[in-house]
Amino acid sequence: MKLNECINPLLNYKKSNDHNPDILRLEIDSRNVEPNTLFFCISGLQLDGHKFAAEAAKRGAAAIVAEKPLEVNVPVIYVADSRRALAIISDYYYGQPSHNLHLIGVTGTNGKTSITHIIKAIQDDAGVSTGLVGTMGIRYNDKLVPVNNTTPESFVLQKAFREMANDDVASAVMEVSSHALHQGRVRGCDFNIAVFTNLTQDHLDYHPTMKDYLYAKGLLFSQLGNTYDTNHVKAAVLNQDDAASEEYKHMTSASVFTYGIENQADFRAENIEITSNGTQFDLVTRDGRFPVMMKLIGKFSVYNVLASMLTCFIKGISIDSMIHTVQHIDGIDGRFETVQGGQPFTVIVDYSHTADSLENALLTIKEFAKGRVITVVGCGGDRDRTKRPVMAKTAVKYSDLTVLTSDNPRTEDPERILMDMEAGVRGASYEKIVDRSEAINFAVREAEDHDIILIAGKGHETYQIMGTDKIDFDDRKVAKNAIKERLGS
Ligand SMILES: CC(=O)N[C@H]1[C@@H](OP(=O)(O)OP(=O)(O)OC[C@H]2O[C@@H](n3ccc(=O)[nH]c3=O)[C@H](O)[C@@H]2O)O[C@H](CO)[C@@H](O)[C@@H]1O[C@H](C)C(=O)N[C@@H](C)C(=O)N[C@H](CCC(=O)O)C(=O)O
Ligand SMILES: Nc1ncnc2c1ncn2[C@@H]1O[C@H](COP(=O)(O)OP(=O)(O)OP(=O)(O)O)[C@@H](O)[C@H]1O
Ligand SMILES: N[C@H](CCC[C@H](N)C(=O)O)C(=O)O
Ligand SMILES: [Mg+2]
Repeated sequence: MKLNECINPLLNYKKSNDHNPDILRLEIDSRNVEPNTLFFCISGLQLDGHKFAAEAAKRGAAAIVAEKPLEVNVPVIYVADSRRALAIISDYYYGQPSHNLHLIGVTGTNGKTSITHIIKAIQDDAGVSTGLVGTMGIRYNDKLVPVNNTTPESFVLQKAFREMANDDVASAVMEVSSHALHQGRVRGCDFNIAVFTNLTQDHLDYHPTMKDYLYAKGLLFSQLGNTYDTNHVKAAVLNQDDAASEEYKHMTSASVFTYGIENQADFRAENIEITSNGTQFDLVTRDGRFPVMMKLIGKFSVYNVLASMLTCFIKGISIDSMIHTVQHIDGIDGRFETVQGGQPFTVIVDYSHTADSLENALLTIKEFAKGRVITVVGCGGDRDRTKRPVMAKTAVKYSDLTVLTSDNPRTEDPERILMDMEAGVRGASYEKIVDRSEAINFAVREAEDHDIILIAGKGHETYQIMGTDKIDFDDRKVAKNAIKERLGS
């Protein structure tokens, strides 16, 4: 595409000269620039992308989009906000692919990955080929593209949508993080259904207050629009048990549907029974009462299933078909995943990296625990510091033995992170073992018959980030080896 064609949808810009080169790719990282790239200078939190304009030009960028004056020998398109321009151009460059997909966005503090996976399973079973974008990568048909962010930058996202649409994918379901909404990574996405899970404390390193965090998530509902046409439904699916939903009702002009357990809702769960093997409940809708039995465990899983079923119901999938799929879902990678090594106690790996998800995981375990509860938990570095003491407190509150350890320390000192955690449990009894592998081994050695060990925070992750190095690390493998050693086999 020619540069002038690329910038056509921008409307408000200034161009430094009238050169009109061919553009073959869009990029925001100078290190990835190749000839014929349109490079966008992003004013970031850590670095100023304008500083890399010269490097981008040297690597062959054909033109640059910038917010500040640049001295380079390629055309520059001056805009007020490069990320906004990136989103608008990406959508146009790839031929507005989200208009060709039934697009579902899921936002909320916890449950996004789980819900997107459940929706994909239900839709695929119902014959609606579904692509997935989220924490575990971009997946469609048999393709898997790894991602750095739960919600990728707009140019990565729109390219993925284009490839999905070209590959006969009918629907895409994606996790939409608050960072992405605030930075406009999903501007230009034509969402049909927006789903809200819940709002609890996280990311207060990025959003100044909980109110800011709430409003960032609200952007998903305000950008839904209100077109009504049977092939182009616009609907908001809200959790009636979370107060933030009241705010989101005011922010959207789309149709509103609700799910819940505590309050009356369009899809409601009653008579919930939780065991270590699964969960059963009655799904109550305007069309009647439907018993659901599933292998997914916990009240939080009931919320996730309700949200997923309601979303697919709006799309026209039958309740019987959905129940059939849900019954057969074995589990979601790293979410309440049990580690089986023939041991006389239970080991569960879960991606609870917020105080709320940790509390939910532990309350779920309490529903069926016959012995002691042992929790191994750490907190990520370069992330919200204020959640650290609360997570430690939550672990100690619900556990008979708590082992505080490291998660992904990133560029922070692991000892310092642990000090932040310990501030929440002064005077309480707990163990502190900085090395995560040692901490897991300790818990496994300590466990007695019928105890339950919860290894929280890293779930599906197969790495640990120390400084800027990513080393191989998988809680499930470490636990399995520890069990092997303990059993002497
Ligand atoms: C806080 C945040 O959202 N950070 C993301 C953001 O960084 P930023 O805008 O501050 O950019 P920066 O690092 O200051 O760099 C500025 C610009 O210089 C460019 N650059 C940099 C170096 C160089 O040599 N050349 C060059 O061109 C960069 O590519 C960038 O365009 O844009 C970067 C480029 O896409 C992302 O990699 C980065 O994600 C980092 C890894 C991150 O930690 N993000 C987390 C907080 C995040 O976004 N998480 C949410 C999920 C959270 C959840 O739901 O739990 C997510 O959606 O992933
Ligand atoms: N509906 C829910 N309510 C509260 N906690 C939940 C819910 N669903 C899952 N969890 C807990 O949160 C953890 C993370 O779940 P999941 O990965 O689905 O969330 P996410 O929103 O995708 O998280 P992330 O922001 O890291 O992408 C799970 O391991 C579980 O402990
Ligand atoms: N999406 C979350 C994941 C946190 C996972 C946890 N293991 C950590 O590294 O803190 C984040 O980027 O904050
Ligand atoms: Mg996720």
